[in-house]
Amino acid sequence: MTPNAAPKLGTPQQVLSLACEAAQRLGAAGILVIPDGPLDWDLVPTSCGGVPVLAASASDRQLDAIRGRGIVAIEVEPSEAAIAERITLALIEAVANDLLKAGARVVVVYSGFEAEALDSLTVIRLGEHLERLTARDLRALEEWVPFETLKAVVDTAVEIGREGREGKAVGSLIVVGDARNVLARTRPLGFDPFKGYRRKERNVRDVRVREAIKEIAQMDGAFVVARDGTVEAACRLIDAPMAGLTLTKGLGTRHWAAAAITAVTKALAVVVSQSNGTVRLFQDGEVILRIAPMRHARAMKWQDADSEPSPPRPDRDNGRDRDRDRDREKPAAKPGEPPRSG
Ligand SMILES: Nc1ncnc2c1ncn2[C@@H]1O[C@H](COP(=O)(O)OP(=O)(O)OP(=O)(O)O)[C@@H](O)[C@H]1O
Repeated sequence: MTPNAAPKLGTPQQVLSLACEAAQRLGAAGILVIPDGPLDWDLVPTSCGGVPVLAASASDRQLDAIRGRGIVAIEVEPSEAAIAERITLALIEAVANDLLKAGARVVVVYSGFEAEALDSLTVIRLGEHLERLTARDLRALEEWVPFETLKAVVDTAVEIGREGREGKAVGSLIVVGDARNVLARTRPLGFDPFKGYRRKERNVRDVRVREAIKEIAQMDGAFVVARDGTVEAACRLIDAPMAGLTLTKGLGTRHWAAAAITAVTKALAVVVSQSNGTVRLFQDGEVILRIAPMRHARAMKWQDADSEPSPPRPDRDNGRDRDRDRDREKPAAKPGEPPRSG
């Protein structure tokens, strides 16, 4: 008898061939493979009828194997989170790196039931999961702060907002760029945990430094980060004038300090709200991007800041899609109205 050439039911090849078929029928923008454990990447095609295959892993060895096979690799942080969250985080990473576009349809193949087995397949439309998520927003600010530095800072902020520390919500303020002028408008609040380290030992592009920032975020004050990513100082009190600034009602002194320092310097400021984990990016005294925590998957969706009070400026808009009807915040405080504290 001729042996059956079709892959055995339940094998990775079979799920992958179903994914290929589904991706082509649905006009998907990609197939994302997320195995829970090692996989023989020779079994995975690099594309299916023109639909590219992407693979996410936290393991350096797996990532090398993925790249060696010619598959697009997505590097994710190691995580014990449920699969839904891990898929979301991998998709966020893919979109942030311009590998997939918000709104695209993606077929995801993953280990749903058994670790080390590719046994599940799902179709996700990114628009539903990850609206407003785009690296374009950060790239548009490259002139102010290099993309890699800003992305490292924003990612750290998003993680602080999502994870908190030891079960407690944590807020944070990170001022990035124009460090000399920023430092001149701040003073120490006490002990600076970064003092005494060499420059290359305190760069936000280094994952260990980002972990340290998450720990130190529990202390009062702001981080000051240079354009190249060096943490120049931590636990600084910002002393910049607030007169003439306008902010959404409900934002407290941390947010006002961010608005103030960006109004008088060429820095950007990234604020994590301790109250709800929302991350806001400030430029020129205004909120230009808001990243709200996604309730269910506990991942982030990036949103436009147009619900904040200031109208967009054409030079800033830079291709960002605006969706004026979603997620409006409360009306703005009047110019000069004192910030609430707490
Ligand atoms: N001028 C400032 N410079 C640096 N850090 C500041 C400044 N003002 C406030 N902060 C930081 O913000 C913290 C909390 O302030 P507050 O609760 O008023 O902020 P908020 O804007 O309401 O933000 P959250 O949503 O996190 O509560 C302070 O404990 C301090 O660490």
